[in-house]
Amino acid sequence: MSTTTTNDSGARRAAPAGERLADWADGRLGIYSLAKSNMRKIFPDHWSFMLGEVCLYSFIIIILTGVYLTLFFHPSMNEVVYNGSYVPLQGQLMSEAFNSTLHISFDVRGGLLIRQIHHWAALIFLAGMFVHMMRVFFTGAFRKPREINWLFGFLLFVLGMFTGFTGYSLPDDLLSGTGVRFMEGAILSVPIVGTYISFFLFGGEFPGHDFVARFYSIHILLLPGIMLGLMVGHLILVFYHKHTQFAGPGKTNNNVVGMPLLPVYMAKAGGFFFLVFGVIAAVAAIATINPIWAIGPYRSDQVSTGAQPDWYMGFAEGLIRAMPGWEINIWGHTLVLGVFIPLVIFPLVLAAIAVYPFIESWVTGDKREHHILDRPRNAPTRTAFGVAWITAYMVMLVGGGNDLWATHFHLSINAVTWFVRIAFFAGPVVAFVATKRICLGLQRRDRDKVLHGRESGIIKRLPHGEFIEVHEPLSQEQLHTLTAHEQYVPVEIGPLVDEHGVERKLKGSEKLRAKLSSAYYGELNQISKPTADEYKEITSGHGHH
Ligand code: HEM
Ligand code: HEM
Repeated sequence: MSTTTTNDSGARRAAPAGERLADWADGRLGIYSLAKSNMRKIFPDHWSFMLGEVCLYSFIIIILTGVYLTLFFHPSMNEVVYNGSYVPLQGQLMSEAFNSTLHISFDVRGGLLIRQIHHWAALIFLAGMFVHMMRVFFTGAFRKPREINWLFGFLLFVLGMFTGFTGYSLPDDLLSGTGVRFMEGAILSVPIVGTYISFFLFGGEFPGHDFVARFYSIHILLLPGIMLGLMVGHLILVFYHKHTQFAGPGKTNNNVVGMPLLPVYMAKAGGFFFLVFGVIAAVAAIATINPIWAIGPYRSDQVSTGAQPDWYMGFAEGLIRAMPGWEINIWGHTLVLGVFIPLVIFPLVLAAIAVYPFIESWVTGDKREHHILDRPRNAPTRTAFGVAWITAYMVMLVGGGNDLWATHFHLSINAVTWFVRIAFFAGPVVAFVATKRICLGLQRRDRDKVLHGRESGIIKRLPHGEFIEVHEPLSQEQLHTLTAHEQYVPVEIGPLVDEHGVERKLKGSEKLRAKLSSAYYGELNQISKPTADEYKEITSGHGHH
């Protein structure tokens, strides 16, 4: 025994330093078995799966640049006189927060670039999340078992919006101060508790002396901390559930076809990180964002024209701008409905997309696991709902910039506002109907392609004079992809009499479910896909169509 031990440790000593270090870590952390079970994990490939990575990398860039900014930013509202190197503002009174952001922009080495990277990365982070969320939505990747991960993701999106808002409020410039004022107005519109919340948040009358310091802790600690936790959970769940894949030959609900995490995806991911960083840095180096020196310090008696929030908050701004300025008086208290109603609609619109997975699984009665993604056209009602939601969101984004639309396109601001009011209700309905029709049309085209082949555009003249277009048959792979989707049967109302033959009282929810289910999968709501028999009959009979 003792000889073996000596030999073993002798051999170990001769091993390369890296291996010895890995052995040391394995003895304490069990990294070998961990790596063995995870590093060869298979990851399917599709360009849209990079969107989650864009979110991850832009978040890392935000943290790296954010930490640099904390070294120079002073989260204080104490008034100081500016005497930095930006001449037009010299001698002006401003808060330390604004002063230090000017200092970062003009006097700290690389400061302006880092500030711009931080801001651009935030914009791209939220855009990345939006598009990633849509990819997950339109392909049905949120279905069982991924509903919790959908909610984790949704929370990340909402928290990201508020982290961005608290971030761009920090410099205390005239634009961001106007945004904070907007938020104060929204809080004040809440009946009974609004005033208390506002006083609590701002430490008294707006703007007070506290909000920058408070927003600062929320911005750099509280929200990013929660987001980091959620993100780790999100990625662990992606790993645990394994990634979904698009239908294709050999791909089933029980396997994952793709490349291993190590070395293929690690190498790709590493490269992609630098690509994302490079693109954001290039944009930040070229395009000015938030030039606070041109906007000036915040003063509560001033507002600049053309004031716009960052894009992800534009939707909330639009809701307020489009709403008529209604006010009512109850028992001597004014209720500002013009602000309060948008404040209520804002979370409702967001919640509609958050709870959608649960509504869909209730309507379809489908409780099975899904690891194969849907092509959006094969789920017309879901796709139509998604497009309707995006339409409402985009209409309100236009509403948030009604002044800019009016000035840029020489329109009347009232006309733009009225357009937004009408389009908020009509737009989603039109989008829903049109999308559904387009999806069904595409399903019909798929059916046609399977049965009759692809139109080649080649016209042939037959010996007896007839002209025909040659249809090329599809490959087996294409045939598989176009026919792999499942077709559901709508959920029906159960028996109308109970086990004793007595007429049963139908529940409203049962009726609603049957109605919705037939709207999803009933006649005229999906095109029946070709059966193997139909295919054989058509393809065996004649050579052309
Ligand atoms: C900080 C933000 C986020 C990060 C870093 C992130 C990261 C990722 C990554 C890397 C993947 C795997 C690759 C891919 O499918 O793209 C993924 C998948 C997923 N994400 Fe996100 N995500 C974020 C936000 C969101 C949001 C806003 C949602 C939806 C509301 C969401 C829902 C999902 C779901 C359901 C999956 C599993 C998809 C599948 O397996 O096909 N994520 N996420
Ligand atoms: C999802 C996370 C985050 C988002 C979306 C975000 C977004 C922003 C935005 C849009 C600004 C305004 C930048 C400007 O034009 O001046 C800002 C400022 C700032 N952020 Fe962040 N940030 C995030 C996380 C962080 C973290 C983790 C830190 C620190 C560790 C940080 C530190 C700062 C500081 C110090 C400022 C003020 C300086 C300045 O305005 O230039 N941020 N943030």
